[in-house]
Amino acid sequence: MMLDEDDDCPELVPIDTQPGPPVGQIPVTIITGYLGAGKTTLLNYILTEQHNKRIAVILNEFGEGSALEKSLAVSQAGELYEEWLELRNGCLCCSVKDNGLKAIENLMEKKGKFDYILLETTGLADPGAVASMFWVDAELGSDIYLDGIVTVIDAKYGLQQLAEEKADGLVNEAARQIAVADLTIINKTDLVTEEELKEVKDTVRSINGLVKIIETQRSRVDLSEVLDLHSFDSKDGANLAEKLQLVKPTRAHLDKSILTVTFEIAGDLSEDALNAFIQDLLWEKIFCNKEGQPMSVIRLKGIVSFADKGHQVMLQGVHELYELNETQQLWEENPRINRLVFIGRNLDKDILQEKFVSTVLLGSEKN
Ligand SMILES: Nc1nc2c(ncn2[C@@H]2O[C@H](COP(=O)(O)OP(=O)(O)OP(=O)(O)O)[C@@H](O)[C@H]2O)c(=O)[nH]1
Ligand SMILES: [Zn+2]
Repeated sequence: MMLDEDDDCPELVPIDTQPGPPVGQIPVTIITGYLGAGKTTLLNYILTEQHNKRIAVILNEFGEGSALEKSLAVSQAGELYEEWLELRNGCLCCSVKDNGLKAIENLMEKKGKFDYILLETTGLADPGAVASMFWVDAELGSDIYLDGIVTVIDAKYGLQQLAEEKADGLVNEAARQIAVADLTIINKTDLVTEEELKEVKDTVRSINGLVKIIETQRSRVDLSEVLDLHSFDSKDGANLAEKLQLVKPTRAHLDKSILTVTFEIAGDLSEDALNAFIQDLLWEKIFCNKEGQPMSVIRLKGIVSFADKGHQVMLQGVHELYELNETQQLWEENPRINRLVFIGRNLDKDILQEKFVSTVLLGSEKN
């Protein structure tokens, strides 16, 4: 895990080269989505479904209504603390005000009582920032791992929310939530026509060329589609390689600025040069598009080849953090093709690819 030193200066941790999902750690899935999209409905549904997991759910909720919200309590000093509610099926639930990290820390003291954590963010949260907190919080890092980011979208109001103009330089939160997602759930399909639904789908796809899209009413999903996605670990090395081949670059659609860019380059890369390239892109933000606007990456994925490694290496990035992990997948006789997918703002494929080839690829002019 690597981190921009400009932030709170947490310790830099060496890149983890263990293949496969973390052993003995508890998965966390972040449930995000714009105000009222159906996040709490999804969590309530998951809590009441039949499954063999003991799930701990952290709700970000202030509204009235759900009985689950009673777990939110205010101490005499006025600060909020959470109380865990144990449900009949063995699940745990609590409701919090902030980003939920504290609640997870408290929850970890109840280790053994649950085996999965679902965290709802507020509708306006930047899930990328929440996700990256798990990577930096060393204390939590050994106990939990981020399994995936699920974004719930309102089929009826989603397009309107995506079209909301933000002040200069700010990204529309709804678009950012889609950009960072591993899975999107287009909910409230009962409220729209086929054509309206298709437009929402096309728009989601135009922002994120990688994401899986499912449609629901009342957030009723097959649990296996939401849990254990392994979006960030290298267990899925082979799957990711296949998936990346299918990614189509997208064209700016509603939110004019966020889109997906992808390219394939055959050959081996210099590991140092790749780190420098990613850091220039994510931290220094020195790359600009043809209009001179700085490129800003929200999500990054890739499979890359290093000359001295027989295994494929997976690249994962969210926000300003990224990881390179060796997968269990050998290149063997497969041609060594680096595949990269960038989701973000002001991205220009030609400029990115040119820079990548001239600085990161071994055997090109500079190397
Ligand atoms: N018609 C319709 N209404 C739905 C559906 N799913 C959820 N709702 C309603 O939409 C409202 C908002 O749902 P929530 O689950 O609270 O949404 P949320 O994303 O948690 O909302 P916030 O936490 O306030 O951002 C509730 O009144 C739900 O009953 C659906 O598929 N169709
Ligand atoms: Zn909610």
